[in-house]
Amino acid sequence: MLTSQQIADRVRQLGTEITRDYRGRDLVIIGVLKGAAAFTVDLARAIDLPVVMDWTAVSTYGRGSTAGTPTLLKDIGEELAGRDVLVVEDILDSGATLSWLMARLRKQAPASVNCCVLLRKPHTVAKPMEPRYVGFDITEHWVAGYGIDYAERHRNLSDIHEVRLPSAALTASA
Ligand SMILES: O=P(O)(O)OC[C@H]1O[C@H](OP(=O)(O)OP(=O)(O)O)[C@H](O)[C@@H]1O
Ligand code: HPA
Repeated sequence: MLTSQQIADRVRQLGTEITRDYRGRDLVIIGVLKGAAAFTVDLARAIDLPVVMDWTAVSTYGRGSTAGTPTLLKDIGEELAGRDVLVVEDILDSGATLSWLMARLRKQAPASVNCCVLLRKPHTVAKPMEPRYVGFDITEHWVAGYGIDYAERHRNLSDIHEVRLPSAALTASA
């Protein structure tokens, strides 16, 4: 669906935009594990600023393709009060994960909290979320690769692929 070259080109553009927007600010980038690991590292290298990187781990889908309640598996270590925070996510699907995480981070009173998502499914977003940066808008189909999984597999693929879900899983995620 998206080749590694297309992804790399878009990541470079996003890095240039973020560099321009955050010059002179105290930027903390928070990558959301596991799905955003590859994207966060590539994006950070495309940003020409002395950023601080931190990580959180949140699980909403477990091993399947049906959303549950977001669960915090690993918290950040940085203090965010008064700083500019950019959450980096692989995919915005229902919006459950990002809306939950952003609300949690805002409690630390950062100067600003924005997010950068590589993929957005505009037709499935249930929570009103306006990411400041979006790599690609895609259809509602399940995707995997470039850090993104199907049942914990395929994160190591360089390209992003559409996954044909078994019909039971399709029904469950519809
Ligand atoms: O917009 P939503 O419907 O909340 O879906 C997006 C979230 O789902 C996936 O995470 P998952 O829970 O599968 O954990 P993972 O990052 O470890 O794969 C993905 O990485 C996002 O964090
Ligand atoms: O399409 C997807 N692929 C992998 N993980 C996901 N989490 C929400 N949507 C997706």
